Amino acid sequence: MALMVGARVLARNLLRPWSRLPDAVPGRTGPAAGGGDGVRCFGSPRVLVETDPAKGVAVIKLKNPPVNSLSLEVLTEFVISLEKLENDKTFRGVIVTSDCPGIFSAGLDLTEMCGKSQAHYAEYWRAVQELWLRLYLSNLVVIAAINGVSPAGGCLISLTCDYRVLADNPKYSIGLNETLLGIVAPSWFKDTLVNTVGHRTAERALQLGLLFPPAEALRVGIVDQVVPEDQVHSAALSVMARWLAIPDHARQLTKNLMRKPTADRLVKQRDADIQYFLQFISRDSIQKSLRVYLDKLRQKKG
Ligand SMILES: CCCCCCCCCCCCC/C=C/C(=O)SCCNC(=O)CCNC(=O)[C@H](O)C(C)(C)COP(=O)(O)OP(=O)(O)OC[C@H]1O[C@@H](n2cnc3c(N)ncnc32)[C@H](O)[C@@H]1OP(=O)(O)O
Repeated sequence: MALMVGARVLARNLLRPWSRLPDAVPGRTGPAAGGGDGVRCFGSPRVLVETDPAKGVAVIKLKNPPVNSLSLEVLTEFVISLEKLENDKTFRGVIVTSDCPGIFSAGLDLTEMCGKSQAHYAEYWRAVQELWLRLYLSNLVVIAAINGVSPAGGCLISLTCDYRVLADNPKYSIGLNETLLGIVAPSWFKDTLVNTVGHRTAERALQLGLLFPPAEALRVGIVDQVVPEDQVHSAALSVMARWLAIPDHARQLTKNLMRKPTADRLVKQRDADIQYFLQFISRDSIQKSLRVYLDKLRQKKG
C-alpha cells in the first residue's frame, strides 16, 4: 500500500517539475563516493547519481535489483535526477549505467503491465513516455555505459543516448525483443531503433525480436563501441571528453535538429498513444502472453 502511494506521489512529481525528491545521499563526497576528491552523490534509492562538478560530468546508476526492471518508481526517479542535472549549469554530460552486476536493465517492469488497473497502465505508460522524451531530447551529452544484458526497454534507454559503449561479454545481448514476449514495440521505440541502425536492420531485428551479442551489436550499429568489461566506464569517459570538446550550443542545436521530428510525433499524440497502449495491453491475449512469459522467468530457477 505504502509503495502504491509512494509511486503515485513520485508520478505526480513528473507533472510538477518544481517538486524535488529529498537527496537520498546528500552531499556525500570523496573517494568512497566513487571517484576521488570532489565527487558528490545525490539521487534516490533506485537511481544513484554521482557527480564530478570539476569535470561537469555525472553518472546515473540504475539500482533496482535483481534485474533493474523499469518500475514506475525507477522511471520517475530517473526523470527527476535527469532534470536536476539539466537545471544545474555545472553539468554538461551524463553517463547512464547500471549498479546491478551483469544487467544493464531487464526493460520495462512486466509486473507493471500485467494484472493491474487501467488507471495504473495509463500512469505507467505516461512515465515511460516521459523518460523517453527527456532522455532523447536532453541538452546534456548522454552516454550509455552498458555493463550488462539490455533487452527491450533497457535497449531503448541506451538508444536514447548519444553514444553507446557495450562491455564485451557474450552474455550481454542487446535489442528490442518485444515480439518474443508476444507484444509489439510501439512506433516511437521503432523510430528510435530505425534512427540508429536504419530501416532494413530495424525491420528484421524488430520482427524477429533479435538480441545481439556484442560483436553483432557493433556490426549492425546498435552500439558504437565494444570494449573489455573493465574498461566500459573509462571508455565512456573518453568518449564524453570528445563530445564535450564541441561547443554546447552547436551540439545541442544539432541534436535537436536530428531528433525533434521523431520526438514531436509522440508529443503531438501522447494521449492517443496512451489510449492505444491501454487497449493493447488490456487484451486477454496480451495479458496471457505476459503471464506466460513471467511464469517462465520465475520457473527458470526452480
Ligand atoms: C497493431 C499494433 C499495435 C501496437 C500497439 C503498441 C502498444 C504498446 C504495447 C506494449 C509495449 C511494451 C514494450 C515493452 C518493453 C519491455 O521492456 S518488456 C520487458 C522485456 N524484458 C525482457 O524480456 C527481459 C526479461 N528478463 C530476462 O530475460 C532475465 O530476467 C534477465 C534480464 C536476462 C536476467 O536473468 P537472471 O539474472 O537469470 O534473472 P531472472 O532469474 O531471470 O530474474 C530475476 C527476477 O526478476 C524478474 N524479472 C526479470 N525481468 C523482469 C522484467 N522485465 N520485469 C519484471 N520482472 C522481471 C524475474 O521474473 C525474476 O523474478 P523472481 O522469480 O520473482 O525472483
